[in-house]
Amino acid sequence: MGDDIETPLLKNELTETGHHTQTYRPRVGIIGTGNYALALMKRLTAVAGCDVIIGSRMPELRRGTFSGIGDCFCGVELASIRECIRGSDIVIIAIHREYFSVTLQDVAELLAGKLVVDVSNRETRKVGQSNAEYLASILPEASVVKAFNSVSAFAMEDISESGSSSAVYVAGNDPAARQKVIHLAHAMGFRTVNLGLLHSARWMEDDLLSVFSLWQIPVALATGIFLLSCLFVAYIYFIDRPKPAYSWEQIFMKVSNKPVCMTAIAMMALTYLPGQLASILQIYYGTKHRRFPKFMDTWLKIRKQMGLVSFFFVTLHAVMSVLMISSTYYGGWFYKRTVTIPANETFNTEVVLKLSKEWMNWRGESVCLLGILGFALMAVVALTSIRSVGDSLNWSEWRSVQSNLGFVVLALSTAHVTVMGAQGWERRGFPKVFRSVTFLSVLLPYLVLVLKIVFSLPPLSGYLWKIRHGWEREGARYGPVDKIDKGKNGTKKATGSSSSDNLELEKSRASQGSTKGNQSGQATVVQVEADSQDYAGTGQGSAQKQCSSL
Ligand SMILES: NC(=O)C1=CN([C@@H]2O[C@H](COP(=O)(O)OP(=O)(O)OC[C@H]3O[C@@H](n4cnc5c(N)ncnc54)[C@H](OP(=O)(O)O)[C@@H]3O)[C@@H](O)[C@H]2O)C=CC1
Ligand SMILES: [Fe+3]
Repeated sequence: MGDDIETPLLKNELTETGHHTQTYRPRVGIIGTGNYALALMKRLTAVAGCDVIIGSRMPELRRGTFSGIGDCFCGVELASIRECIRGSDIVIIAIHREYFSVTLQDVAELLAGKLVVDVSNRETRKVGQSNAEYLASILPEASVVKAFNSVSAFAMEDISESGSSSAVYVAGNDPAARQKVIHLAHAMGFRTVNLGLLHSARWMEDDLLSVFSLWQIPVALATGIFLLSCLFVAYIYFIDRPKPAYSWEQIFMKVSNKPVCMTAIAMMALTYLPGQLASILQIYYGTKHRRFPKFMDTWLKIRKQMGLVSFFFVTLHAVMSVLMISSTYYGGWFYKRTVTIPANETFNTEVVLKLSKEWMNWRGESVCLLGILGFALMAVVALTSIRSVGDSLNWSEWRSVQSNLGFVVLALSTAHVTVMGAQGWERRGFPKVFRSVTFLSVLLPYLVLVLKIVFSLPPLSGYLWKIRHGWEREGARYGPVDKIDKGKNGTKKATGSSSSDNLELEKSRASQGSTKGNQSGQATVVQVEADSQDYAGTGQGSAQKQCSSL
């Protein structure tokens, strides 16, 4: 957390045991009397033990809102904005951005030299200036620090452990001011992440506007694959035949289970494919110090979500299949019992009826076993993607589960589909085999598995190991050096997947995180390829490496 600066407002206190402790108890002014101001006030008084002055444009009118609060929360005062600023060491601006200028311009001179905390969020993403930078432009003489914006009013008020679990990100140009806010946040019961300069406020504000950002591509991809599979299944079973293969009544389960299965296994293969593509690129580049193309960076980063989307489809497929297991739905899995009815007066020939028995044959049993094993192990992989579960494993244990066990799951699932469909593939022959659901489903998984085997065996395994430990081939392909463009507004914009500012941010986030997750708890890659810590490139690659492999 960097800056080790003495904080003048640390107060020496004598504990019951006679020891001196240092507590940070500044007098905090809060401008605004809304939900967030109220929540901040409660935590500041109840947890941090600070004296609080609430500053309102209309203190008299707001007295009703705060009536009784003074009794429950000692040390709370309601005053005018001017009195609030004069009487406090730190001023928190708990008003909306639109009112910064109108409300604060008259008191700008009073705020000169003060530590001002901006907690505001924005409604929509904007390029350029953050709210905090805007506030700093209105109050050029104040030390503006951005903090607390990621904590909701609800969590701020909730002084239990769960309310205090959010991280408070802190950014500000003045290290001493930043450090004071960090102390204050600690005193309020939060853990903090020091994001450095005020410029980071752009990310702090933007990040909260992203809704399921890492899930968008996996969900869209799975939906696309599912729809295409539906079209394919509809074509081969209903359109391209003189008579449909199934009645319309089987559309709900028997038929729709096929695209579900295709989507599940395709997503599983796509989760592990980028790891193999990364190996190909590293061999081609002959160095690990080259940034991957942007799409690869993104793909590597969303593997956890891809894996979990696949798990959703696998679960769906498992439940649907189990409900349908019967000799009627899966005829090929069960023994055929032949019953011979002897000739009689009505029929003068023997009639042979083929009836299904309840016992499964080896195909049925092995398909089920492979499916059950794959599903159960995939559940283990998915479980360890939950941060609290993953945190109970050390790095190598976690990596083994996510990578090695993940590949075992892919192999079991591929075997499950292969055993299920192989007989049919033989019967159809080339090129009709391409009309088989099972055959098409296993093409991509086989490619991924073959690549995995090839890269795990000598000589390529050794070659990759060397590259990932820093060795570089003579004449390695470093690629174009990242250009730094001057954006229209004069800000620097890197042409690669991130700017250096983001890099600083990512690094900071990663370094503040647990061993396997970053602070936002999002970018942790679950289905991590064994070698993901080596997916380094320069720039964002390194940050990506940290985020995805930590
Ligand atoms: N609510 C939440 O969960 C969170 C809110 N925030 C941020 O905290 C800030 C405050 O949010 P919140 O408390 O919910 O908002 P509210 O609308 O509940 O309160 C805003 C307060 O701003 C004060 N104010 C000062 N000047 C003006 C003005 N010109 N016009 C209108 N009101 C003014 C008002 O107090 P008075 O009339 O007494 O002067 C009012 O009570 C926002 O920037 C928000 O983004 C951040 C994280 C979470
Ligand atoms: Fe299946």
